[in-house]
Amino acid sequence: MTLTADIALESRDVAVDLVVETGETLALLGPNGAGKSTVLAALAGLLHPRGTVALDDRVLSDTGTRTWVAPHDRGIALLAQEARLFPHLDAGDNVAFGPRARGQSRTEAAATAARWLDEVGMTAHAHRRPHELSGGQQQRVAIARALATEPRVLLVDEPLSALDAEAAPEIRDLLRRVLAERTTVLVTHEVLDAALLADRVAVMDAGRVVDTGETTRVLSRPRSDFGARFAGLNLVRGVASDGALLMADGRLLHGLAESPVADGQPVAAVVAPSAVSIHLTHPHGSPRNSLDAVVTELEPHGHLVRVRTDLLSADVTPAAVAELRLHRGSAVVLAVKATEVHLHPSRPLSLA
Ligand SMILES: Nc1ncnc2c1ncn2[C@@H]1O[C@H](COP(=O)(O)OP(=O)(O)OP(=O)(O)O)[C@@H](O)[C@H]1O
Repeated sequence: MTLTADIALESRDVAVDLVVETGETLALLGPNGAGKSTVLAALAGLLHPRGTVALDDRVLSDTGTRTWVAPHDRGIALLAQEARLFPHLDAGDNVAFGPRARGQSRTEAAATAARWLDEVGMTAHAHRRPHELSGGQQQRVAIARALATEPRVLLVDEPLSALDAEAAPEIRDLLRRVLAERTTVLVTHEVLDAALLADRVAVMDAGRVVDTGETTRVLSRPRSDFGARFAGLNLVRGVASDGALLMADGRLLHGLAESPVADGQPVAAVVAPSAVSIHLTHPHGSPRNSLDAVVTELEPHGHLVRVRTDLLSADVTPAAVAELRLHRGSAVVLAVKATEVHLHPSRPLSLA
């Protein structure tokens, strides 16, 4: 299902034009008040925007033709920050609720719920009520509940923000699996969520999309001020190989895996530019990654210079830039400790 929206809400000064292709995850990033949640609410039919929203050729809302499909008939599920489970129902009945409401028999709905609880690793807790579950467990049930209705589009609003630091990586990993083939719009403040979960990113600021494109491009070469402040991270994609990341061109980046990744699985490495140093020759006898690269851009970054290369960006002092005589096209060696390289399971490369 391809989701298209060309909508405006004058009262909130929000106007966007978005396309989310079938099976793709689009992350909406931006500061507080940028309009991200407003866009989700408009897509879900909780607000009445001017303009059109359509799923393939099915028009969900169009102020021109006065078309309006009610939220529950849109085939769109909204997963909120808080799990918002029905407090009086156990996990299984929470998940079975949607399928029941869509006409499945009690037995069918129970089977659907069991399948989804298994998918999110909650089978053992099927008979617990929400207050007997941790925040992360509640969020798992909420994911199962949203997916059990077989939505054509999933809208996800800051899914990890209410979770503690320990639960967040597990839920991020679960989301990565369940979003893999789904048409999804994901609202997040977290660069890591965008890096690991989204195929494309739209950066919003003051109610408008100010940059949009493939995730790696937006995060590594942001075209908006907010994107530049927000990103500030290097993102490298590849596949796992013996605990390292193997890039398409054969270069290896050693790092620390946040969770075990099997060889051949897609991984993304996240590296802060402050952790990368620049040399003219390969340093000897150091336990660092050292990688050949070519300087593509030099730009001021606070008191430092952000040196962009064809691989990673590095923040170095102006004195170092002068000493190394760096310029566009310089051949350099990037050094970064493996402990500064964080490897995460990621989206398949074909979607990257
Ligand atoms: N219920 C509301 N009624 C009227 N205006 C609202 C309402 N909620 C948000 N707004 C306004 O709409 C604009 C967009 O807000 P929105 O909540 O969509 O931003 P956001 O990007 O989701 O921010 P956050 O990251 O803080 O959730 C802001 O100017 C905000 O003040």
